[in-house]
Amino acid sequence: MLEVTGLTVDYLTHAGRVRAVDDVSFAVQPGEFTGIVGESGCGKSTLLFAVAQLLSPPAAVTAGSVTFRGQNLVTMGARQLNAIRWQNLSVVMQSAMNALNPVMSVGAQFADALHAHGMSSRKAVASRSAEVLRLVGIDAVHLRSYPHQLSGGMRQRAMIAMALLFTPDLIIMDEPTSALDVVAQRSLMTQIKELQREFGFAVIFVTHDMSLVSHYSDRLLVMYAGQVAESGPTRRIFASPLHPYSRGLLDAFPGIRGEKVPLKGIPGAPPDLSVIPNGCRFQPRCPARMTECETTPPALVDRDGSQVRCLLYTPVVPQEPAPAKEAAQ
Ligand SMILES: Nc1ncnc2c1ncn2[C@@H]1O[C@H](COP(=O)(O)OP(=O)(O)OP(=O)(O)O)[C@@H](O)[C@H]1O
Repeated sequence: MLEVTGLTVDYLTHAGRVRAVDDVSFAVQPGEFTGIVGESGCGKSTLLFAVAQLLSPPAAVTAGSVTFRGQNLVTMGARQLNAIRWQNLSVVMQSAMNALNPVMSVGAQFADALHAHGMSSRKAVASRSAEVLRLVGIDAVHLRSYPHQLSGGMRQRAMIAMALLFTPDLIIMDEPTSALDVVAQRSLMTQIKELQREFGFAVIFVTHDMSLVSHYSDRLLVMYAGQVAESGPTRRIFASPLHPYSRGLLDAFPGIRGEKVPLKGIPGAPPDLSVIPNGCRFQPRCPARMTECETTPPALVDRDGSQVRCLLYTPVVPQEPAPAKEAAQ
């Protein structure tokens, strides 16, 4: 349903070009839940905005394509994009407080979206608005509420309800639970999963917390410094992560279930993307670093249906023997 190929996004700043998303490719099947994980600054939000075509200057897609149901969104005009947004593809932002209009009631915002896509009957608008709000467990009386009158969890649910207005094929979510406490986080995740089962939409879910997506996502994309470090089925990555960065992320977050284990952080911080290290981008922090990691940037290689960018898995190219020096005459 969605195929992202070689997607590259640059921020064009006074200090130069910052490549926040570098040659990223992945596909999402209908009804699939894909998690995108990585530390802050790895390019997750930029990637989502590029997929939804919501980037604004100084960010720009400089290469690649985003094919959604056979059409390339990167080259699509604004009118066509507006027709697809909400109806076929909707986005839930990190903070509903910022995404919702603070001076409009929830119902008025739902009505705006429904009107924009051709629903003109007041009765139909009111009934659909109440229906989606109830789907996320909020009483329809709150259509009259303003965003500040709702709790953080309710606002996020209202955003999800709005994303469901047209029952789209794909919902893109950028850390929708990050402002919530762990109990509210878990209940929202369970609700998203139940709605997904009921309506069959696909989800792309960005988070820095790997344990959050462990029980909900089918596939994972682990990002580091703007690139895909590893991608594959979530179960496999949790059971046997290939990339030392994926292993580091798993050890850095407590599991929702299972025994208590001491948490280990990943030493250091992701690189400033305007000054990328030589060789492997993760090597300054990597516990498995080899000498060649300092000079050779690893390619993304296929491995048993997964992909990994690490020299541990890159086939060694046999070196041509150096020509024997001719004996000095
Ligand atoms: N407005 C900007 N101007 C220049 N560079 C930017 C700008 N916004 C982001 N970047 C660059 O893009 C990189 C990726 O940012 P992005 O917000 O996509 O990361 P993220 O993984 O989503 O982080 P977070 O989890 O904190 O939202 C940043 O590290 C920074 O180098």
